[in-house]
Amino acid sequence: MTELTHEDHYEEDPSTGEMELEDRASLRRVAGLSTELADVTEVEYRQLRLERVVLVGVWAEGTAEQNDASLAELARLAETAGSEVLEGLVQRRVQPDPATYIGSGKVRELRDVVIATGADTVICDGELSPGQLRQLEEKVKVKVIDRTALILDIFAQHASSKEGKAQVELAQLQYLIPRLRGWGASLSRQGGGRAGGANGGVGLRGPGETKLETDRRRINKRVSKLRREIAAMDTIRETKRGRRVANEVPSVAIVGYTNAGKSSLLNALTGAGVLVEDALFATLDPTTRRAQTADGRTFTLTDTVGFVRHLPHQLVDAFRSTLEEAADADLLVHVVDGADPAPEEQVNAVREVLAEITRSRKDPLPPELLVINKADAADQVTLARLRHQLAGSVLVSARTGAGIPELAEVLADRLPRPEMVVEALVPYTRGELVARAHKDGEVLEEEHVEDGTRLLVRVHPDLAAALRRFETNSTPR
Ligand SMILES: Nc1nc2c(ncn2[C@@H]2O[C@H](COP(=O)(O)OP(=O)(O)OP(=O)(O)O)[C@@H](O)[C@H]2O)c(=O)[nH]1
Ligand SMILES: [Mg+2]
Repeated sequence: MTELTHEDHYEEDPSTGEMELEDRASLRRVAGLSTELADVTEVEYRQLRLERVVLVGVWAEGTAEQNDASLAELARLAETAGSEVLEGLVQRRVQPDPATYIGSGKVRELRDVVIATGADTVICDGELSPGQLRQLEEKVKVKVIDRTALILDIFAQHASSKEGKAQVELAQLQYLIPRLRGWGASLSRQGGGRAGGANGGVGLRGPGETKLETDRRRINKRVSKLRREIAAMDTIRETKRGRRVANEVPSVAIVGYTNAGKSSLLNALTGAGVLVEDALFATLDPTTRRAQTADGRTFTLTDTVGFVRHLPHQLVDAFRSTLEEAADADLLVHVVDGADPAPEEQVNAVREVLAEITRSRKDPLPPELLVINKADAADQVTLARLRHQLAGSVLVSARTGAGIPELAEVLADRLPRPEMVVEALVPYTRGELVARAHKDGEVLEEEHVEDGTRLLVRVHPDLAAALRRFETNSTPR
């Protein structure tokens, strides 16, 4: 029977510890309080402290169910960002309107809904061009944002480590830069004597042309600085990782769609108290825990940022180093929410993001172990279909613990094993070597004899070297 036991916290910086659930919820509430804006970058993002929102989608492809699911997910994202969803509208169109995303008739209807519900923000289910955002905003006369900005906003609210914050800010600035240009164009038209003057409505009361130039320069400077900082933090991570590799501790990365139950699974496997929340993107900072198999082999388990359909590419870029850490693991545990209406789409979305990360790398992705979670809540038909489609997957419930021992066994089995088998007689004065053999190797036989401990052990070369002088027999296998 294989059992994973929770050891100590591993390479945790206490200052980057995860925020308590309560703190985070309260953070969401107070987010609406806005102070004097110190920086143009804050203009865009403070205003995203959304309150009452109307959602709008364009149904250009896919089935009705898929489109409903997409809008339902947008609603969950909006709620995660702290807003109240009042209404959702979808327009069936061959493609989004190049000027206003939805067609002009629908824009009028949207305006009516906004007035009737008292909404202060419209969220579009896609990535809009700067021009679309501006024109739609002019017509509905409330703040309009897109899915990308919404996701960036959630990440900004959740990031707690220094690195996470820097990554999110970089992504936000990259999103902002082209939109700044959009404002610039609109402002110069206004400068050219068009009616309306400076009153372009919410979001258009941007800085003047000169200020815009300074802002752009300032933003570019900030982008370079963030890039440098992130690169430096990346080096630290590399060093840590290097240490782990040198110790030859196998690593497992838990990846999956947001809210699939990755953190719950980490907790179920190790007993760690990682934040679990019924919210999207509860986890932004990867957490690593040390765990052990029943036969005493140590490995690390890392919880990662969740993925989502259309994850903004700015975020993929900014989180690349974090995500690459997952790509460097010995094994990927891909968690799928079996209770979701369309788990296969989640699987595809996750694989797309993984593919995007690996495109620029020469190493292929580590082997993947699919884990279907929430077995307790999923319906039997879906589960039967999934098990059939996702061959080799393991079915668990992180909540009830069902299937966890079996998963632990599969994990232990799939972890890379030390490659040397050594037989040694270790004197009792060198007890630390026996301890190391248990911790880093796989003890096949152990016997206490008069002169010491006789070991038959599977170990990595460095430990094999340490055992060499006590060796009685050795074979590489
Ligand atoms: N019914 C049921 N709910 C579960 C199970 N595992 C997790 N959940 C719930 O699913 C929600 C999300 O769980 P998390 O562990 O935070 O999911 P995550 O994948 O880490 O999510 P993010 O970090 O936000 O991407 C929480 O409300 C959990 O209680 C399960 O096996 N069964
Ligand atoms: Mg999580």
